[in-house]
Amino acid sequence: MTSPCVLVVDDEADLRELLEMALIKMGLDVDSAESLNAARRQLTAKEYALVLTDMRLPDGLGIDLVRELAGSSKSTPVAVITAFGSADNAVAALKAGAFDYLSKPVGLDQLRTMVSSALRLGAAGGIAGVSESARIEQPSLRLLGQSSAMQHVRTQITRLARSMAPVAITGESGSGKELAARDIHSQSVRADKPFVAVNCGAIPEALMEAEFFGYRKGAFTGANEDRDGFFQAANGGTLLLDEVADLPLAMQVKLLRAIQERKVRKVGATSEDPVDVRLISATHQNLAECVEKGKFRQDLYYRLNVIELHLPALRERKDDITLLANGILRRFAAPGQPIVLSPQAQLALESYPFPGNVRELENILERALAFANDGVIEVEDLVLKSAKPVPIQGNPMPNSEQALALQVNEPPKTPAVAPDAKESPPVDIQDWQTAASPEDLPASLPDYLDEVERKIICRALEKTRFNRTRAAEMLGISFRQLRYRMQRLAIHEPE
Ligand SMILES: Nc1ncnc2c1ncn2[C@@H]1O[C@H](COP(=O)(O)OP(=O)(O)OP(=O)(O)O)[C@@H](O)[C@H]1O
Repeated sequence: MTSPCVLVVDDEADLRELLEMALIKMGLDVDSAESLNAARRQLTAKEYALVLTDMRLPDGLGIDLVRELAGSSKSTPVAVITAFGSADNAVAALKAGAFDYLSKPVGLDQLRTMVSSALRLGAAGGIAGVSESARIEQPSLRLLGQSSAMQHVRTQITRLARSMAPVAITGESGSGKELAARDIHSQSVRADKPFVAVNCGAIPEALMEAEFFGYRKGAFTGANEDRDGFFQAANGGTLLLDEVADLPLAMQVKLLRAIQERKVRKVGATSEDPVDVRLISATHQNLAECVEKGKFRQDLYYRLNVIELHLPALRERKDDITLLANGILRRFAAPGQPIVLSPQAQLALESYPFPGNVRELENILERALAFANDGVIEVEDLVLKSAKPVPIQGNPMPNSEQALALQVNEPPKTPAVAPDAKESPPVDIQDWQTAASPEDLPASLPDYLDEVERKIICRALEKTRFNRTRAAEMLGISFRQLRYRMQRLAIHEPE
């Protein structure tokens, strides 16, 4: 059996030899070329498992080779070697379709990691001789939807899965960004390694560094043993930075460094450890605007946003609504008890704008199941936004709806009936003065603030009949932030 062959393109004899030796030690065959033109000739004559090219060559730039191969029917992965500190080149190469990049001086460990990934990509099928279209046919594993917009997303995912380039996933809350990230990971050569999703908005700032990079025993009070962070947990795999716009500026600096160096330092450690992590970020915010407002560092934005994947809102792909709804109902239904939508309910869903996207659809259907008779969901069971919310406390209501009343570990002292958010005062501060110290100050500010927060969240949940997507929207926070706050404040939906 012949070994896979790597083409090394570099005009510096020393570096070429170093690379050749390292690759031969890995059991690979190596050809080399000193210029772009020589590389082109060799690529025409032979199939390579990987091309490793320097950026600066006597007759042009390595990135030209990247573009040529990306635009050809060949699917040979190309990695570029960039000069020390030239982050711009690395980003440009990834954008042009490079599989990955290495910075000078080339670390042999990094070289080995990168080459192994590229060769696994070949083994997974498609490096040599398989056409682009054949690879694109590979279905997405989780994202349902047959609309042309979703088909386009799936095509992009399949392409993105074949590179190490950082991907920034944009789209409204609940549109499937995390699912898309999981699909990129599952279709990549990293599929058998961990996928770690981090909600950047849910980690207290003081713990962030330790959570991301881990810590050494004794680094701070309570650090009783060494612990890995998200980067180490995702080593070899993919790290999803969800709600990335919520990262505080101080953490953004540390993250940028980790991405550039591909190394992390545990809190309390003196040395850095290499990590091999593919980064995907997601946000429902406009990150470019956050950069303009000074809330997000431009350099980090630039590093994370190498390739953008946009998830269309559900209302922009109405064709998918019924298919998604049926998929969700199949998931929710008890075995042997199928649940279907009445034709009117189907129509109502198709004309609903879904501000909370697929998550809201899930929410609506989950709730509708409680009201459905004989396995059929009718329009009124959907309780779509235009329908008037039913008052929850203080007014008589049918028994089935009483089940929707809130259950909170420590119920608010006053009935939390909200006639209308616009009319009601934000929070009745008077309530809290009963628990206040003689100086008219709360006995504990954190407890006081928690109670205020609990009251507001409960009010939003009541108004939306416990639809967390809509409640989050009303409160101007993301679904995940609401979920996190509900967990923290022990607010539960009734059984
Ligand atoms: N195309 C789809 N097919 C099937 N399920 C989907 C699809 N898109 C989203 N979902 C489901 O909708 C819910 C929300 O999806 P996901 O968490 O991926 O959204 P998100 O865009 O990351 O949300 P957020 O911005 O709030 O983090 C999940 O339960 C997911 O399974």
